[in-house]
Amino acid sequence: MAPSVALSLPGLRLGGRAVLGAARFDFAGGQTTALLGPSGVGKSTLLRLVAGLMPLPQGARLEASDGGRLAGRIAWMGQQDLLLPWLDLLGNVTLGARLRGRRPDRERARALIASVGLDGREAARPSELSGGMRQRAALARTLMEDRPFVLMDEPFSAIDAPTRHRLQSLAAGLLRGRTVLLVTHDPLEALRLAHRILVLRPAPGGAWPEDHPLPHGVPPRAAHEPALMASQAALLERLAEAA
Ligand SMILES: Nc1ncnc2c1ncn2[C@@H]1O[C@H](COP(=O)(O)OP(=O)(O)OP(=O)(O)O)[C@@H](O)[C@H]1O
Repeated sequence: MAPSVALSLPGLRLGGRAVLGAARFDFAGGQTTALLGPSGVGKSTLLRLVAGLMPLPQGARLEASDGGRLAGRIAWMGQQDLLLPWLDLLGNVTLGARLRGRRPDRERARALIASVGLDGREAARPSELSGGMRQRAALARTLMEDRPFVLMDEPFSAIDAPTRHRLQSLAAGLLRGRTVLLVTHDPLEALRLAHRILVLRPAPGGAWPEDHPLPHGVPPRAAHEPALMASQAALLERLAEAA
């Protein structure tokens, strides 16, 4: 089971504006925490702070429960697939190892490619794959990194609804046991995939997190469950109100 992550923030100002308020964020080990909130509230900023892509403000603390550093143990998946157009699928999935000067584990890469339903397409270039296939390739590349912490910034938002649904089910299985932060605008995605939902609510002193209750069951929850549909409506209303 992956360690948990805690981020204590004394607040964060950007461009002269209070973006995030003073808060402590606890992301449980081996679980998926979904972050939702209105556009511009600071979701990606929070993710970037955890990823080390922007400096922590003075007085902030970012810790993993095993006492180790997070740097080097994080896999990132964003809205864009960021596949390199001149590499084939296998080359893209094994890129991380080769950039680090290591010999990639091709067997594992092939198994992951198969697990995202792309077996037989190992030699295809990104331009020969559909948008949904490219996101599946990006998911395989993210998992190839085999990191305990996975940060996902709207990973499936550019994909049609049925493909997104399939990818969510796939991701829930493949991400099991990792500590995942998932930024999404999609209440259904959060309710299907998360063990915990945090809604970032804007406030004059900076946004602060609120827990949103989840229906019973483990991810991936079935979309047709009445309890999930009721939660979806409640979450949508809460997000509309927060905006
Ligand atoms: N480097 C920066 N300098 C100044 N302001 C910034 C910087 N980065 C982000 N911001 C501001 O911080 C706020 C939060 O941005 P962020 O991208 O985290 O929001 P978000 O909740 O992820 O939005 P969206 O849902 O639209 O992606 C925005 O008002 C943005 O303009």
